[in-house]
Amino acid sequence: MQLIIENLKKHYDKKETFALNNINLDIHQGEFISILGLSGSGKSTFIRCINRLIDPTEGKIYFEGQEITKLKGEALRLYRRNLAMIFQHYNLIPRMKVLTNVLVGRFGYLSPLQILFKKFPQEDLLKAKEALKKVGLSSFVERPIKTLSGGQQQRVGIARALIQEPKIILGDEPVSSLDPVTAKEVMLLLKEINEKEKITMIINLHSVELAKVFSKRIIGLNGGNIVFDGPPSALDEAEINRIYR
Ligand SMILES: Nc1ncnc2c1ncn2[C@@H]1O[C@H](COP(=O)(O)OP(=O)(O)OP(=O)(O)O)[C@@H](O)[C@H]1O
Repeated sequence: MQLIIENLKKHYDKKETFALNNINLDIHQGEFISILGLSGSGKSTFIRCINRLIDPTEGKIYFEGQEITKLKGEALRLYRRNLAMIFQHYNLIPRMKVLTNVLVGRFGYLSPLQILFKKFPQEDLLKAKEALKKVGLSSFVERPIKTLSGGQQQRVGIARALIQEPKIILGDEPVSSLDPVTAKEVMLLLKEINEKEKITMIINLHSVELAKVFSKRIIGLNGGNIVFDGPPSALDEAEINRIYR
């Protein structure tokens, strides 16, 4: 099992309300999982607990057998190399060119001095160009980010994730800022990467349709609880209502 999540709970303050309440999940390498739920149901909290951007209040997360819930310092840094994030608003550096933005994905492998002086090894430059080829942006290497469309920017975000050589890609609503056609293209790209490279995808989505078309497993959250966990074929009208009630 790649990820085991046991009795995971998160509350942000001293109040009783839990953003996540007793989450138990087993996730295999290579799964494509969409997380659905109303705004505030705990989707972002869930993926931020996995990459330890936030600390769970209770419970344990195991990655490839190692408990990662309490990792600190270097051990946490090494764990985080396994997980790449893609974001709703891409989180790119607009004034920098595409290639430099992709190379940010190698920061977890470089020394502070290499990062400060942008001394990227030749091998990393090749990796960045290869990643841009995979996302269909070979001719955009030198373009400043701010001259790209939203869909193109998200492809740069995906290339940045790929050169990190992650085992899991976590997406926090990666297609919510895109038009429906571009959103489908980006989801298709993620599906192709998932199938070819066996990178696990855990993607927060606001679209039931996209979740059904592109993922193999859907997890529905409501009020921090899992109210659905199954294949798209099992997500009928009644189950959708349980998620969005
Ligand atoms: N930093 C924080 N401090 C306090 N409460 C928070 C914080 N982040 C999230 N919450 C609360 O935790 C709950 C879950 O929020 P979360 O952002 O995980 O939901 P979400 O499903 O990702 O929502 P959205 O779809 O709007 O992004 C909400 O009630 C939210 O108000």
